[in-house]
Amino acid sequence: MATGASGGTVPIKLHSTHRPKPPSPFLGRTLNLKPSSRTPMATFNPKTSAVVASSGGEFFEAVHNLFLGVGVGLPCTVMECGDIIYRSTLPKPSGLTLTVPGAALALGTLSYLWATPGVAPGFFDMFFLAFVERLFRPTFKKDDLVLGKKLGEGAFGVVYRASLAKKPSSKVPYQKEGDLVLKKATEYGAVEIWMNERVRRACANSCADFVHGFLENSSKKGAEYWLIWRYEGEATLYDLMQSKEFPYNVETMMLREVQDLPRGLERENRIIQTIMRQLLFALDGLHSTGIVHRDFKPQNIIFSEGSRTFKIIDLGAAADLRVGINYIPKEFLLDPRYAAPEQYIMSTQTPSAPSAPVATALSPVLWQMNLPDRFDIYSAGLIFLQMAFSGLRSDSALIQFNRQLKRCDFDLNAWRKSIEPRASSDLRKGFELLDLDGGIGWELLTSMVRYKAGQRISAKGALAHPYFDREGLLVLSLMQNLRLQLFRATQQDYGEAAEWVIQLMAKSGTEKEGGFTEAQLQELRERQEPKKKASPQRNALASVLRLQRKIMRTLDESMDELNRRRKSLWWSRWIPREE
Ligand SMILES: Nc1ncnc2c1ncn2[C@@H]1O[C@H](COP(=O)(O)OP(=O)(O)OP(=O)(O)O)[C@@H](O)[C@H]1O
Repeated sequence: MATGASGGTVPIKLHSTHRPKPPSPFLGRTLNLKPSSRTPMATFNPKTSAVVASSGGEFFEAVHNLFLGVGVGLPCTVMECGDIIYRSTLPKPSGLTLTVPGAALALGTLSYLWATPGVAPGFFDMFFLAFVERLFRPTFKKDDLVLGKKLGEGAFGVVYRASLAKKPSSKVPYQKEGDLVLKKATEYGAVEIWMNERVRRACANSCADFVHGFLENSSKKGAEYWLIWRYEGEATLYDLMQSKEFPYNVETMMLREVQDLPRGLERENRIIQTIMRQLLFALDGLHSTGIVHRDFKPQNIIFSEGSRTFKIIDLGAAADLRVGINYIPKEFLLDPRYAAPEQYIMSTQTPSAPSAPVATALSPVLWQMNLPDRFDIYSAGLIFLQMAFSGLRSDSALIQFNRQLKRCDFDLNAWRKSIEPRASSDLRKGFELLDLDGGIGWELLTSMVRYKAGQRISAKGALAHPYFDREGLLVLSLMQNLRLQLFRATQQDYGEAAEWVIQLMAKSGTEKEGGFTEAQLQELRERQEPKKKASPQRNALASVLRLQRKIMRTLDESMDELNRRRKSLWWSRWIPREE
């Protein structure tokens, strides 16, 4: 280093770093490591200030070259590092440079990975949380359990109340008799174990408290899946709704005492509102983690006596859209009384998820394209309807209602128009209840029960609906009113909106004035509403498309068949087996 004119230190350049190193003696010729006796060891040349190789020097050079040849040595011996002093004069790299496109890309990737159903949290959950949870949770075997009363029997399993066989130990919870519920399930038990474990990690409060699940092989009937939950309580929402006391019986259970208040629509509305909020909260938990229940009905909603809230049970028909488990688009497992008109949670054109990594990577796109969660929202809407209209609580009445609604093209307003003039007192009472506070209850109901899944409100959206703001107020505040207007605007049918814009433009004048001519408007209308008249080309195109769709469907179905068995295997390694 030397001091420059300005007084600062200036690096001294000793020799060029760009000097090419001599080629390795290993490249192209054999190395003779023997030193020559005739050549002196080394001579010093003052002009070049370099050590000139002599015969001894040749030996060292040969050894040096050997190291170079095999790439062994200090970094700067074997690499073209240049001179340390010279390098110090080079501008230092400033590390990562943040550019606008780079930041946008990073942000986009992060939002994609975290968008519902959550690719990134999914990986963390599957490969870390699931593993850690297994280490710390108590596990049970067949012999640990004593079966009690049968609670239910479905197509896919039998449910019993159960207790622990051994004397209670301080380490194990669920010590009281009948503290547990056991389901002996068939093949769908594997799916149910998967879903319950996922739910326990992601949104434990949404569903009944799951304890453990395993594959039990010793049964004479063949392999059975055993699923254990904490016993939540004896009443489902269905049981409670069948009572004449509904919804007051729920109020008593929630508040643990009978309320000495005058009965009436206001009070009933407040209780139903509380139940709906709990149901939507539970659904939102499931949907946010990428699970669609697909069998959401009062029979599958249990009142938890411990937490005094409603919880979801029976995840046997649920689909985990994060990784595509139990998602077979064309499979039909659903209860027709509560199923949405589309009956499938995904478009039938969507092939079944190919493999876990691909399904995971595509899940946010598929979720946004199909909005599968809205399937459960439709069912939740029907439950809301049954709670409001006592006359629709029985199975036969619900089936009849479904027929009427289908005849009205699933338009609740049209159904109301057709039914209201000749409505029974039960039905009239239901309309009155939903019409309280400017009809916000009716508004929420109609935004849940709609034909098109995309037009139905999400669970989160419904929870933010002004219906849940009332807290007993008869008049909405200014802010609540504004939110209601905003909600109404976002819930508009966009077909109507387009028509409205066209009408507005028609009134705004001629082409010269910046408006549209009648001919242009007609063209716009036709674009909105495709021509129905058939032409030979149109017919030919339609036939080609039909054929293409048929081929795709056949291919899809065969692929589904092939994939089903293979797919059902990969994740079942997560299900514990009884040792
Ligand atoms: N955690 C729980 N706590 C209390 N009772 C429960 C619990 N889980 C299930 N039950 C009771 O067991 C019954 C059957 O449960 P579940 O619906 O899961 O079984 P299933 O075999 O799928 O029946 P189905 O096919 O009829 O729906 C429920 O109706 C409920 O009464």
